[in-house]
Amino acid sequence: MLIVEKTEELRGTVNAPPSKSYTHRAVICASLGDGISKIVNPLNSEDCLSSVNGCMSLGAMIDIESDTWIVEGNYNSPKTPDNVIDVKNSGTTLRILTGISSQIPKGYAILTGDESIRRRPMGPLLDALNQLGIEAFSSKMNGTAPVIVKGGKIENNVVRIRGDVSSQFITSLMMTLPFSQEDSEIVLTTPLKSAPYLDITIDVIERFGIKIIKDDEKYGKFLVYGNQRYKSCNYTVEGDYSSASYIIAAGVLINSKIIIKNLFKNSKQGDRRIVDILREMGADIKVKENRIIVEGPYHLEGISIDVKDIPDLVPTIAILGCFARGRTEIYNGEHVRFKECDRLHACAVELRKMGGEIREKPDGLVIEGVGKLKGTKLNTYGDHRLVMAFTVAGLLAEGKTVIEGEESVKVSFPDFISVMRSLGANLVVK
Ligand SMILES: O=C(O)C1=C[C@@H](OP(=O)(O)O)[C@@H](O)[C@H](O)C1
Ligand SMILES: C=C(OP(=O)(O)O)C(=O)O
Repeated sequence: MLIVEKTEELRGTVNAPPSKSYTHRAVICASLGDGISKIVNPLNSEDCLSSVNGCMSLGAMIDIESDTWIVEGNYNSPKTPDNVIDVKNSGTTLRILTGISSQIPKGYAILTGDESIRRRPMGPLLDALNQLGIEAFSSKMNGTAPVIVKGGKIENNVVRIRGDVSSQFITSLMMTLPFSQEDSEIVLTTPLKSAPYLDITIDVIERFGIKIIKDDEKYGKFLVYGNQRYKSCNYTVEGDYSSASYIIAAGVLINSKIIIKNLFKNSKQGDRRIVDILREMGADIKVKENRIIVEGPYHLEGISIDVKDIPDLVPTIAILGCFARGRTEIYNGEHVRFKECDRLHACAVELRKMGGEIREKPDGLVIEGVGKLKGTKLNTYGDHRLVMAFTVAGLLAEGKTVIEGEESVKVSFPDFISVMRSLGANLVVK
């Protein structure tokens, strides 16, 4: 367990950890590539290593060195895995590799993961693959993993899929359809959530030689050219705004001077919005070309926040709301319930234990700023983002906060505790 105590000051310069979303995509594209790729500054976290393992099962050779991964691709010919692919806790790996597995030459690929992953939705992606003539189904016939995918040729060239459950389904189709002989169209039947992640997908696959056209600005339709080949490429991963959001939030609420390096002003990451959200709440965060400077504390004002495109920021925003003056409203976040756990419910239940005033709505949270929280024991439901967000709450709370399940930070930010301690946070692992 992690013991968090009130912290009066945070100071120092740190590197943002490498982006999880970019690392997944870069290693998967490199694994399909036609030669050797180098991934520089990859995120060595458990989720990204799930993608590494899955890609190796599909025939890539990957040499893991601490700050570079050397990948020899399978030359656009994924092989039939020898064993089931265990993605552990990684939704991104499960979704993308389910699509890619349809391109094995014979037999079946079976993908599964931990208890949380086996509850997360897969139905719309399985249905989309079925529309393309691919046999793909849930072993329990309930739209969740384990999923079984038969290698086969893509036969149709229009696929219709809802956009409001997970953008990762669309990413998976975007990365799989280049294998089709024909050009394909992906048509969304409901408005897209988490749209910036598709821009990240397009950004990375283009670097590996794959072309996709966004047919309209509203993300309603995508054209994927057929008969394309992934090329090898050397790729450097930028820093992660979602992971940095915990450091930024702590810096804004506590007396601080923190410089976070390797975060780029023009990043395509949707979670870059944390800076604008905080500015709107009253904090003056400095954004340079490749780093962010936070000098707290600030008095924050509650605001209304549409989280349609930024689901991973919800736990961070929930904490900020508790310390802001007035009401903070989070809306358009139905999809936040389909993550490692139901994050809307978990934030409401756990922050109430600290004295927070939070009401759960079907699509979000209404948080009345109480200005202070009290330390207590918190459950994190095996969810890395809850550990990190609750740590920020604990740094401000009166008395000791005991966070259970802190080991889940290895999923996305393995050095979280040491980075926070290097800034002066009072954290002890027991
Ligand atoms: O594609 C990605 O890298 C991700 C997409 C988002 O999921 P959804 O598209 O399911 O909202 C996000 O929550 C997840 O952490 C990473
Ligand atoms: C939801 C997340 O990731 P994934 O979907 O890859 O499990 C996350 O990192 O918050």
